[in-house]
Parts: sequence; C-alpha cells; structure tokens
Amino acid sequence: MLEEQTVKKLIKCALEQRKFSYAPYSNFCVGAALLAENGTVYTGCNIENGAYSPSNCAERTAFFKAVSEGVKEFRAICIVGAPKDETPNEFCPPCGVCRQVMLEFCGSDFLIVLAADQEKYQIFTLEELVPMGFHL
Ligand SMILES: O=c1ccn([C@H]2C[C@H](O)[C@@H](CO)O2)c(=O)[nH]1
Ligand SMILES: [Zn+2]
Repeated sequence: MLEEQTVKKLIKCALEQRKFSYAPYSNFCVGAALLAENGTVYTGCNIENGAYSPSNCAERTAFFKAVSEGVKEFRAICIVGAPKDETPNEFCPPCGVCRQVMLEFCGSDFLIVLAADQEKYQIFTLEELVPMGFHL
C-alpha cells in the first residue's frame, strides 16, 4: 500500500523530471520517480541518442541511478509520458525492457503508478504487469 500523499509526491517528482527528458528523435518525453525502501526518491527521464539503440527509458535511468549509488530495494515507481508539447493525458506503461529491469530488483508486490496528473492515476503491481516473469 502507498499512502495518498506518497503517490502525490511521486507524481509531482515524475512530472518535474519529465521536463529534463532528452527526446529529439521521438519527441515523446517521459519522467519517472522511483521510491526506494529507505524513502529516497530517485528520478529519471528518457535520454535518446542519434544512433537510437543507446537510448535509455526514464524508468531505467531512475533504477540505474539508484543501483549505482548502492540502493537496491524499492517500493514503487511513478511514470508519466506524453508528446513533447502536450500535457500528459494518457498513461504511459513501461516497455518490456524496463519491466524486465524491474523484475531484476523488485518483488511481485512492487507498485507501478501510471499517472497523467495528480488526479488521474492508476496503481498496478509488478505481478499484474509481468505475469510469469523470467528470473534466473
Ligand atoms: O515507459 C516508457 C515508454 C517510452 N519511453 C521512452 C523511450 C523513447 O525515448 C521514447 C519513445 O518510445 O519514450 C520511456 O522512457 N518509458
Ligand atoms: Zn522502457
């Protein structure tokens, strides 16, 4: 369970982070806010590249920032995404690669908050987004 004030904080962080998105090729800007078990929020944006494949999603940017600082236990992530000059209106579910990264570090009760704004959001468990996920 996430307290409503925590959800609101994560949505605010993800919306703010979305402004730093570097997406000159897709013009689709994504922001993420990852809540660690220790209470720290790690933010991330998508970062594209002219060679395309080196591009990184907002979610993985947030995970890799946290893991690179020694933090590997997480409670939830909030994701917001929309075309560059638009206000988010629809949900932006994580891509398959990011879902696999979530599986690496998170349990099935990890929460994914898909949000458009402070009022419009929906919360899913990792188990719901990745049934029968692959683990080594
Ligand atoms: O959940 C998502 C979906 C897409 N993107 C990025 C990847 C790419 O830069 C752009 C368009 O796919 O959006 C994310 O960061 N997270
Ligand atoms: Zn992704």
